[in-house]
Amino acid sequence: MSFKKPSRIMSVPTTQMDWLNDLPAQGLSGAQTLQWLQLWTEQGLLRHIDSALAAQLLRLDAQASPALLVAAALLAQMEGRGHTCLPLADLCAPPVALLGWPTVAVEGPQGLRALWAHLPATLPDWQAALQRATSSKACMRHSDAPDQGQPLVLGGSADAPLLYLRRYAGYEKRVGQGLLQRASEPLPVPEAAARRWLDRFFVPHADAPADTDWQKVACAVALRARLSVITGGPGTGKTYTAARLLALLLALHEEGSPLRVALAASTGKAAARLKQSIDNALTSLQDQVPEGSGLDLNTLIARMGPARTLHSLLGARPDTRQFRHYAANPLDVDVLIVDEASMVHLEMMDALLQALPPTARLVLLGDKDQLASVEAGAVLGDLCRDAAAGRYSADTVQFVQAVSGQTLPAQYLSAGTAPLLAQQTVMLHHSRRFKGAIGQLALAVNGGDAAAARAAFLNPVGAAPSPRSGDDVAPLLALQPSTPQAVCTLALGTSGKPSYADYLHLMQQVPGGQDAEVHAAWVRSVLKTFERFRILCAVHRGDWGTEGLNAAVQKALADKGLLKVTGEWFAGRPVMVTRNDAQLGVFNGDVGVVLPNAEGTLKVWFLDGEALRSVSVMRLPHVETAFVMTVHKSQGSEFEHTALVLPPGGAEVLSRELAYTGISRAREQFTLIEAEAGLLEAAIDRPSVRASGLAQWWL
Ligand SMILES: Nc1ncnc2c1ncn2[C@@H]1O[C@H](COP(=O)(O)OP(=O)(O)OP(=O)(O)O)[C@@H](O)[C@H]1O
Repeated sequence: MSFKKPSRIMSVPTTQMDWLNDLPAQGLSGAQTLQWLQLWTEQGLLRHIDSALAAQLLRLDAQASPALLVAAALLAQMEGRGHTCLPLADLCAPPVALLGWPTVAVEGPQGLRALWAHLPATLPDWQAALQRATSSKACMRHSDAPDQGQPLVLGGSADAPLLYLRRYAGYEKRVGQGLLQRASEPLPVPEAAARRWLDRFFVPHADAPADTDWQKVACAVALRARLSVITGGPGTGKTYTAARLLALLLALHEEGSPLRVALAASTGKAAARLKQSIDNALTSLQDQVPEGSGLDLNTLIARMGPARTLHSLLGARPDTRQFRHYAANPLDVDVLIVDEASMVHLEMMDALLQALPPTARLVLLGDKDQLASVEAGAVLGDLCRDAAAGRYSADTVQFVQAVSGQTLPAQYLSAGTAPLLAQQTVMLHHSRRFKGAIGQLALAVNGGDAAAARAAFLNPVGAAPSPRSGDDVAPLLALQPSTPQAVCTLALGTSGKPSYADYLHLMQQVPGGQDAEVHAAWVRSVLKTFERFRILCAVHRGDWGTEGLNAAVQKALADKGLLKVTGEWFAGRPVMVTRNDAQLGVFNGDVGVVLPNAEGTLKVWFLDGEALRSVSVMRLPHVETAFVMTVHKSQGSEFEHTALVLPPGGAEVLSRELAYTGISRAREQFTLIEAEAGLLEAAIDRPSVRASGLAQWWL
């Protein structure tokens, strides 16, 4: 969850709020409440759309209560921070922690506590205050009442009431019902045949953990319903498992029409990685297919086509939230695999479920502990609430045993009720790629153990020699307290670690002549070298944000003679696309590098796996420089060396998920740059929880 720092705290002349000293016995009026909210907006504590929602309610109902207006403004504010609803229980006391406002805005005469003195103090009082609004029907309705266009919806349960913006109440209801339906309708499974194929596809070997083979379990449970979720940290084999699941589905597919499979992910980079991993896994799996079985995985690979971004798969159109594919024009698929599902927000999941034919299987892959998307909702997190605990029913245990031969350990069985979605969710526990010091650090951060995380920097396990230089290069390095200059030094290259100097040196070696293949090979190697290193940060603005750091790094590289900065477009400028353009085939988050084509004209080049494409710089108005990018935008990518920058005073933008996601982007080396001592600990101490009522659909 990202917290926006108030842009400014103005001291407001007390005369503007004179009526505060002079309140009648019955307390605040709606108009006075609105004035208070608008004051906070002027102070930069609320957004204009937050207080505008309260103003709209007051126009719809002149009797709207202060409680309703305040709840509405805070709900709008929380939606901007990634929450899909506002639990009324959070309003029983001034929501200081929730808002993260400075003390002056909380304690002052016009502050949060002063306003709260006029608001209900208990949950029943809040419920009663909002019930009155549902009776007048102008501003709010109950979630089970007909939608007459009211801006607010009161949902949740009697014990845990939740307030929604109308749009999010709609998304959540459709997504909750859609997922539940897909997970709960049982599909027939030819158990003996499935078991035979699974035994072929998962051959026990030395590297395998001795206990339950969760990958095999994941394939088994995915067979029995049209929804399955496979979660796990980096390198736990989510894609490896998904490839085997596809092979299994193909093996069990009845004769007739071919199995239609689509692959998608939230970003272009993640989509390209998914396709490459699935192709590689299926190609090597073909060796395990017995001769004469008729199972042809190579044809499956050929027919699958490229993996797409979700926007591209659904058919994004400019200037509208509507996609080309929806219920009346569904996708042409039998199986859809979505990778990096932690980045799928609620609105996108709604669009996806609308566009997916009811008969199709949906397989979600992702790391539940990574940052959720900037947009509201954390669907994978909601789906995976029980993933670590398992909470499997006796039926699931029996089914898994019959189909995969695996025994689910007792600690993963449900003692009481077994939530439906938990039966279709499997967490992979054993990472094959993410071991050593970086794995140890990520595990400590994810587990909330700040002392162990700091200790990982001091005594990193498995310090490995640099693959390039052969020198000992510490896999972990922490620089604190640090400066933006240290970020520039890192970009220029230090002690054998990958840096931006590498691709810029390569860039100088432009091949002579106009041989297209030679030129393409050069572009590929420059792009691949650029992809070995990345600097990630938490915010956009300021010296420690993408804006300040990109400018500083660019200047440092230019001062060293590695870049010739000539206007906006110059060779070597890395750019990130900030707006989807389906016609050009570029999507928000795609990263490319500006390089000349064989004729010397500057183009932006993108690499998807081995596939190279170029776009004229003139056709890409919506890009930003990408030496430094936010952790959010880096999801779905990995770099040999990743540097994570934590900004000063950044407590409200830092979170455990941000640190974990940043660290888990690093393959071999990770550098932490803290503007102040203790920022890593501050981040670890702030696990982010997104308010959502989605899980209530399947509990
Ligand atoms: N059961 C297994 N036996 C052998 N190798 C495996 C097994 N599971 C995974 N691997 C290997 O481990 C590596 C990581 O697997 P994979 O890429 O599927 O993980 P992932 O969870 O999808 O990773 P990411 O977090 O990057 O998406 C791959 O090289 C894969 O081939």
